Amino acid sequence: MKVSIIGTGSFGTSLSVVIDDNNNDTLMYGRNQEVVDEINNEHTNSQYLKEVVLPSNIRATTSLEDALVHAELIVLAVPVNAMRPVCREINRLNQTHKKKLILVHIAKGLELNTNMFVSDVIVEEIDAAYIDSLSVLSGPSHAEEVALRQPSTVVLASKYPTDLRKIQDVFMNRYFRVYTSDDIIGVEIGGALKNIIALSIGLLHGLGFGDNTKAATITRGLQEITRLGTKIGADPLTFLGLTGIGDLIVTATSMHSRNYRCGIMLSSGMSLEEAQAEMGMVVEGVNTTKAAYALSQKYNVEMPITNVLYHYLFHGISQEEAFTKLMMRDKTGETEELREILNEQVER
Ligand SMILES: NC(=O)c1ccc[n+]([C@@H]2O[C@H](COP(=O)([O-])OP(=O)(O)OC[C@H]3O[C@@H](n4cnc5c(N)ncnc54)[C@H](O)[C@@H]3O)[C@@H](O)[C@H]2O)c1
Ligand SMILES: O=P(O)(O)OC[C@H](O)CO
Repeated sequence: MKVSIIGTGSFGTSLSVVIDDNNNDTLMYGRNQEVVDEINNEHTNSQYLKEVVLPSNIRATTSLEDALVHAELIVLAVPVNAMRPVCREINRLNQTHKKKLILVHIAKGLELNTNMFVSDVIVEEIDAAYIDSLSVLSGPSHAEEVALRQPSTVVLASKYPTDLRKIQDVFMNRYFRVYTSDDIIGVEIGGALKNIIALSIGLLHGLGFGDNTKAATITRGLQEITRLGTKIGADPLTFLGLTGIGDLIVTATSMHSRNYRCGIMLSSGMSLEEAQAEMGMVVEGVNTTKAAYALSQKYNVEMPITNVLYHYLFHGISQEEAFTKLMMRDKTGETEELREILNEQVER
């Protein structure tokens, strides 16, 4: 297949290796001329993936129109905050070309201010008449390891009933196993909200807290992600899978994770702005904490960790207040709140 990857950052570049290994004709679009030239001439992308040599037939361009014209399938590999402007521009260019688009996005977060899922942002920006299919690819998959062909497993979930098998073949191979799902809400919520928990655990790690506290945060974090997701209409089983607990483990326990590392930087006294600037790559957990906090209020779902991180990051509550809020909140059964939400779903 002819595939265009929109975005020459960490994950877009790592997926170019997978897609090229599967004998697809791979073109990357990036807005930075130096990065594009480096991919074309040196077959590296040293700003985002050090030590990785890319297959020499992967090409890159700074022309979004060339990428659109080339594509039978488009992989949208930009951060959440860039998804709307990029899709708007694709849609504008497509008024001339009138292509029916097969779209796969890989962004993990919620849009700031609108609190929307990425797939909904895409649908708002690209004319429905031009969308043939729209899927999300998500799961435990650090770009650094995918690019080195380390065995990884992900999930491809589609918004519309579509021929997922055809898209699966573009990505799947002996080191990149792709499962399918029709629960796009669950897959997007899991991918977005695990960043909040990873950021929290980075903070805890940096502040010197131990394994008990981290295990509690992962487990109770999954519980609150599942509560919000189920309330919004996700299948609760999705959170037991790769895009739920799987991605939570990989992000909340790894120095590859920008969210985890951002938490560590904050614990050393850096401001949010300083930590994000130092990272030089996207830290989706910051905006997603704001958006998820707003959703928890809207849907009246208890999300204590998200709530505390939100107040810690944006309203300067102290560590002591944070722990009091978490440890001394109203007494409840371990799964009581989730059960109530599940019962509501059954009654509907
Ligand atoms: N890095 C990973 O391991 C990984 C894995 C799975 C999913 N993701 C998700 O993928 C998304 C992208 O992450 P990443 O790691 O590739 O980010 P990154 O920071 O490494 O790269 C982002 C890229 O997007 C480009 N970009 C930003 N705004 C743009 C715009 N308006 N137009 C064109 N290009 C633009 C940047 O120039 C850069 O090349 C995030 O939502 C992230 O959560 C990342
Ligand atoms: O580096 P992070 O924290 O954005 O996480 C990367 C991926 O989402 C892991 O699956």
